[in-house]
Amino acid sequence: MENPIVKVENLSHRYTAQWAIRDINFEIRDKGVVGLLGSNGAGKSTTMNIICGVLKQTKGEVFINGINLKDKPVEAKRNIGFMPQKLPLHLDFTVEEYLTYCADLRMIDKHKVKEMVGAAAERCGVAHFRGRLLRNLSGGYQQRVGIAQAIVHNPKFVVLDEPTNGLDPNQILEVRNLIKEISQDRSVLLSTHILTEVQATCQDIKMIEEGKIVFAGTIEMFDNYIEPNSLILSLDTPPLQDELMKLEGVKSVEQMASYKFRLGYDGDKRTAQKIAAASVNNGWGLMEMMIEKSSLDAVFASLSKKNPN
Ligand SMILES: Nc1ncnc2c1ncn2[C@@H]1O[C@H](COP(=O)(O)OP(=O)(O)OP(=O)(O)O)[C@@H](O)[C@H]1O
Repeated sequence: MENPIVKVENLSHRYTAQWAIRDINFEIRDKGVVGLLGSNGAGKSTTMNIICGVLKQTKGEVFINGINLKDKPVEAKRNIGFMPQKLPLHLDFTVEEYLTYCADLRMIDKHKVKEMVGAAAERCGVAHFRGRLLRNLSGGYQQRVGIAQAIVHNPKFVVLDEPTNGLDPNQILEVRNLIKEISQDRSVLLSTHILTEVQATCQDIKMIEEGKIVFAGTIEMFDNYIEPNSLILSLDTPPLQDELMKLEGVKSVEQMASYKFRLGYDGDKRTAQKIAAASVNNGWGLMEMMIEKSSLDAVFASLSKKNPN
């Protein structure tokens, strides 16, 4: 079987006596966007910095495309692109000068620099600004240049730290689309605090709390992490509230409008089915029944409180 693009084994790091991250294990597949979530101080930056080869871990291993980052850092880093939260832009460079400078740092073959800079600029939608000084670009376009420098050497794995920070809503949409676009043929690890961003961009999620992984799975699994236990019921000719309360498995009834109720129930699917059947059999005129799912914020809050030890 092919190597996963990233494999992290028992990764641990301490800056002082306290462990910042402890025994982290995960793999990242070769395409798509993975969201890295966690509260402030959870260990996201520490993990990302180690995976990008910016910080050397206290213990454990990181393999990038099967190459041990600690043993062969130069070779491993050819596969990695990184856009830190604070963009490392030289504002007095033009877009082309800056990307060329980054291509040199990435040790791209001299004959290929122009072509690869052109391709990255084109892909990130900044080619028409190639002669413009970075300081004269809007925040959204500076962010695009930040992404272009991360992919200039065509790495298989890109790490983006809070890529939409400080952008306006239109710029956010554009950058999200760009991230999705570049993840078509590479893997992107995206750190963010914004859960709508995760929902809009990521297929997979890793969540860290107190230096440990508390969740690793698909966005659907994250979304369904909390079993629903309430539903909204709209009835054309509703019975008295007491009648609804008597239904098997129903724990609470809240009237939201003359025809609309929120029913707390035991979470059993069969209870929901029985509520639907009772509404039909009793002629209550069932118009709508909708299971209420927990929001991503509620899932995040619940996982944050989970004891990772
Ligand atoms: N250079 C450092 N020296 C000492 N402790 C540090 C250092 N950097 C981070 N830490 C500690 O390590 C832990 C993990 O921090 P880290 O920055 O990785 O978290 P984070 O999830 O990225 O947080 P944030 O979302 O606030 O950026 C925290 O307890 C933090 O205080």
